[in-house]
Amino acid sequence: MADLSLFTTEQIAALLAALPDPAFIFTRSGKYAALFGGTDARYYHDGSSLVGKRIGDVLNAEKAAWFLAQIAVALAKRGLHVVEYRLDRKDVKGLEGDGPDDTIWFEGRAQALDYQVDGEDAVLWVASNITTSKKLEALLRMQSETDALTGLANRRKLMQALNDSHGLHARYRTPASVLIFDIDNFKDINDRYGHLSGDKAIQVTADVCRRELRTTDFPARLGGDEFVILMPHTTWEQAMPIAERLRQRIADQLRELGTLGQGATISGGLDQMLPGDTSSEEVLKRADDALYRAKHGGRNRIVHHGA
Ligand SMILES: Nc1nc2c(ncn2[C@@H]2O[C@H](COP(=O)(O)OP(=O)(O)OP(=O)(O)O)[C@@H](O)[C@H]2O)c(=O)[nH]1
Repeated sequence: MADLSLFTTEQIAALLAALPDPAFIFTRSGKYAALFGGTDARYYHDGSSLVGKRIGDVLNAEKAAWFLAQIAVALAKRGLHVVEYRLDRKDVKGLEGDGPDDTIWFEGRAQALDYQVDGEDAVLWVASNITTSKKLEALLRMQSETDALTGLANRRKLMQALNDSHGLHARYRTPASVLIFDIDNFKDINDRYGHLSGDKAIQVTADVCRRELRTTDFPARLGGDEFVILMPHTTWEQAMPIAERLRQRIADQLRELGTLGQGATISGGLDQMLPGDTSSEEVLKRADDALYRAKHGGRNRIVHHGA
């Protein structure tokens, strides 16, 4: 604890005013009782006009209610309550209209005060702008879940989605089907037409998946020329015509590409999650077994595991 006798009252006021992050005093009922600091103009607008207003005057009902709830939590804890939140244009009254997407992320550190302000319980709320690190975090997350060549989900993201689907299936018996497919004789395509043509074939295949599937379906590139489509809320009987359509459209597009001679086809294996499955790996394994049979049955076909 600082020796306050070293400072005059004016100096203490100047110190508070110099704090780079804004420090609000919020009362329990949501009044901006005071504001100290916020001098770092890279991150903060001048908030002095807020003092005396209520949170509900400044923010829309939903966000204001959230703030009031957090203030109540900090007061109940009688200590520090740390939260992350975002403020969008739509959250701020008077800014609801069109405009640049200037979402700002904050870390709020709310500390209950052990005395009343303006006749009410109150908290000190230090708001730190964490937008840069939030954006970086989102970018890194996106990159760690995305296949660079196709922009589809990668194996890691697929496994998460499969696990989520398996959880829903295990609990509610929600059906889900899995198609695994790869491009037939892809090694020959690479050898004959070059690796870049091979890459293009993979990209075109991914484009067809994006175009042809429902938004709730989940296409992913497992690696190499192998793709997996997770179809939530879909039995294998419902998934089969979708898989067949995909097989035909991909073959059409790879032929139209014109750089692969006669073009190329795909083979796929299909199955749905079953009540006895203890993990999402099991349906993937069954679909992979069916793919193996599709290859050995002559390629350019979709095989259901139970067939
Ligand atoms: N162009 C390109 N080729 C890749 C990529 N990843 C893997 N490959 C190649 O894709 C080929 C995959 O071949 P396989 O799946 O083993 O077999 P296939 O020739 O497709 O034969 P079948 O699957 O039995 O029809 C290998 O030659 C890999 O080197 C990639 O990102 N781009």
